[in-house]
Amino acid sequence: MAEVNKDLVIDTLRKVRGPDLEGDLISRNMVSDVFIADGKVYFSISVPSERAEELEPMRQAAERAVKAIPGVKGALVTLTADRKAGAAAATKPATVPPQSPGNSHAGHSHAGHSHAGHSHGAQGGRAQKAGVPGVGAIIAVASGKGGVGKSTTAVNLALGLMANGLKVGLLDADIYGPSVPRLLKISGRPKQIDNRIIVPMENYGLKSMSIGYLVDEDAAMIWRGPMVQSAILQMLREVAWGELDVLIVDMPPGTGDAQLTMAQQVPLAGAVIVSTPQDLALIDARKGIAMFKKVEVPLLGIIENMSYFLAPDTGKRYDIFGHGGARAEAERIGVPFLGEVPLTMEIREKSDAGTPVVVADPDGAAAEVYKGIARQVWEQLAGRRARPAPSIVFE
Ligand SMILES: Nc1ncnc2c1ncn2[C@@H]1O[C@H](COP(=O)(O)OP(=O)(O)OP(=O)(O)O)[C@@H](O)[C@H]1O
Repeated sequence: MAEVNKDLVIDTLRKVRGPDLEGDLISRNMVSDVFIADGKVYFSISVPSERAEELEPMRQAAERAVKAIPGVKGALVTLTADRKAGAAAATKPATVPPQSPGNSHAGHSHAGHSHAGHSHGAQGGRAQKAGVPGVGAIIAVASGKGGVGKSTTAVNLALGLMANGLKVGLLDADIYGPSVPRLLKISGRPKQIDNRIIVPMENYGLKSMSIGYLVDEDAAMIWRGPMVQSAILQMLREVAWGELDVLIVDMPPGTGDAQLTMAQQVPLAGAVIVSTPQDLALIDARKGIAMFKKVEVPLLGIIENMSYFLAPDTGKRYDIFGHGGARAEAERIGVPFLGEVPLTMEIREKSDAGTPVVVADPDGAAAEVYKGIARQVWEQLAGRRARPAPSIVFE
């Protein structure tokens, strides 16, 4: 089969119309450098940020056109904000005011009171937010929109915390598109105790719970608001988690009612927001941040995913996706920046094979990145606790 090359991709993109059907993506100079690795094509298209939603079909058209090139195994096309055109949007005040260092949320968060004694239930916390017996801190991993790599990040973060010596569990709260069974290569049904309490599934030493363990993936399930909530709360409370330092919750993508209710009903010690570097994703990330602020969940920080592209052959770094946006935005709005994860074939392929990179190649560069982020998360959490964190020695 013919080798895919950049020229072929560029020629194809000459056939994709630009906004307002004027010219094409190439003549209008909207396409970033094009990268090809293992037959997969990566590039971004810059658009005025205020037109992002409207131009989504153009992004899809470009992705489709490139995928149709013989020999192309996949394409990842993202929209990135054209800074000049998007200047008006970019200067809008942040939705979220800077977080003051003396933020006292930790005082009434679950983590603030429960770890040391492994308190059972809600004593000392807010009455309506019953905790999970034995679980020290519950941390939500969220994103303002789908497809930013939230689940991949949540799984590797959980394993990264484990690699740092903590007892960790993972709850897949994405009822509509559970990806944890696949990411952890777990199949089969969990056992139940007394027909009620579910024993979490375990792989790589990580206990996990997902709706995917309970229903068939292809079962056409139509979930409605109240069902989603009760399913999540059941997976949280009616599961024999045992003693855990941290339970990571892979939240559903977006900031709708389901997410809000979840944030209101579960005693979250903190939230981590996953964003891609594009300004557009950051606008979505800000919605996520605003949501947690609204329900007084402390923000542990932002992780920038697919931050830069690491060429598999040379190991050279390319900042094709407007890298650095998340760090700058985090600094601007006073939210800690937890780290950046590169876009690599290794992360994708290991995830897709159900062997997350932190366990597949524990001493590799990608695993180190996740372990470092895990330390940052733990430190942020410790910093917000009323009591000192248990003494975990990081390396
Ligand atoms: N750093 C990365 N490098 C390469 N591929 C990545 C990286 N992070 C995630 N991916 C890939 O991107 C795709 C989307 O990731 P994932 O399913 O984790 O996203 P998500 O935000 O949870 O998606 P959704 O919101 O749709 O559930 C997957 O194929 C995953 O392997």
